Amino acid sequence: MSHSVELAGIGMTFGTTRAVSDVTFKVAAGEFFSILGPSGCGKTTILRMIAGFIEPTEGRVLIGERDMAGLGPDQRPTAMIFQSLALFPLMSVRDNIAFGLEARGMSRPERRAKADDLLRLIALEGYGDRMSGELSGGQRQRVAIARALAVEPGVLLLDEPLSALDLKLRQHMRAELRALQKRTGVTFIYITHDQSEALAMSDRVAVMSDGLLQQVASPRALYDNPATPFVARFVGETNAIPGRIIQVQDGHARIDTALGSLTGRAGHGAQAGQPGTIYIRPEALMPGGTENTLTAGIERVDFEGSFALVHGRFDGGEALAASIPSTRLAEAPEPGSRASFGFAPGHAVVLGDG
Ligand SMILES: Nc1ncnc2c1ncn2[C@@H]1O[C@H](COP(=O)(O)OP(=O)(O)OP(=O)(O)O)[C@@H](O)[C@H]1O
Repeated sequence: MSHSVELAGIGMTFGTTRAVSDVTFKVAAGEFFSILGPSGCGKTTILRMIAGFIEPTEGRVLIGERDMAGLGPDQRPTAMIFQSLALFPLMSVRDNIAFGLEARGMSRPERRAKADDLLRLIALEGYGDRMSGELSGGQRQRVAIARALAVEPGVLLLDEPLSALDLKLRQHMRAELRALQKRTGVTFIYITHDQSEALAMSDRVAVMSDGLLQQVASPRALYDNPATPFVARFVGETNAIPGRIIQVQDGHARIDTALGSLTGRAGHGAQAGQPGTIYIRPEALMPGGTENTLTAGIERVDFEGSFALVHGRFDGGEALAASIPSTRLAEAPEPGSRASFGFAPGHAVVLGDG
């Protein structure tokens, strides 16, 4: 059975380091929930407080509506998977998966049957007798997950489990993990500093910075409607052009910038007369364009396969990043040239700087 996880105003101070401050959110039972943020923002500390390895200095952790205060990791319905896996290389895959079951008093045939069920679940049927040291990185990762699931946790806590894998395998494992989570219905809380990983897999994402919660939202909402300047810059690439907001009307905001007056959707804190910034996604900038036109000096065009990334500087000095689909590569400007780009107001957002 999967459980909900609620953090109510939790904080953690190590000596003089304030690692986490006043974090509140609720993860629904059966949800794939990610915590995203740069290194040192407090992600691992939150996971360790949920698992019971450390007690918060303030606030409460509730799992399945039950207050976990004073309960150690063994008394909580959670299992944790770490960045560096600790599979036993000279033990068979099946024994690795069944490792935690003996301590729970399960007989040998029961353990074997359970491990075989889990092997089917992770699509490694027939691999039970292999030594785990003979598996590929992605296969080992799946075995580690099966081992964690064997003890039937209500909540699985995953600490950057894909970070040691190469890009192709990481992308493949995203889909695998997502499918596995849906099949089992177990609540997953997944921490990562890789925003594309969080966006691709999660039902919802919590974005953290410096121990503070910035926003909790679906991947799409984070991308389209960032609640803070930090989220606008950290989630996805963006072009950020500062200025003064001059008008907010009908859901749109006009902002005066060093590059002229630009219009985008009015986002959080957009108020006429206040300093603000317009954020435009690279894919929203198109060569040419009639409304919202910006001119830039082109420095580099990086061909990435399905698209090309154009780098340069706007006339005001801000960095330009525009992605041009490969089908329109002929329109990409030449390095060293000057080029104009336009964007639709609906594809940019204006936030207050406060
Ligand atoms: N046991 C500890 N003692 C003292 N300070 C700690 C301890 N654990 C974490 N910190 C500090 O708390 C802050 C948050 O650390 P945490 O490991 O939670 O960050 P993170 O977001 O998981 O980073 P990373 O992605 O690098 O793992 C950091 O400043 C870290 O140095």
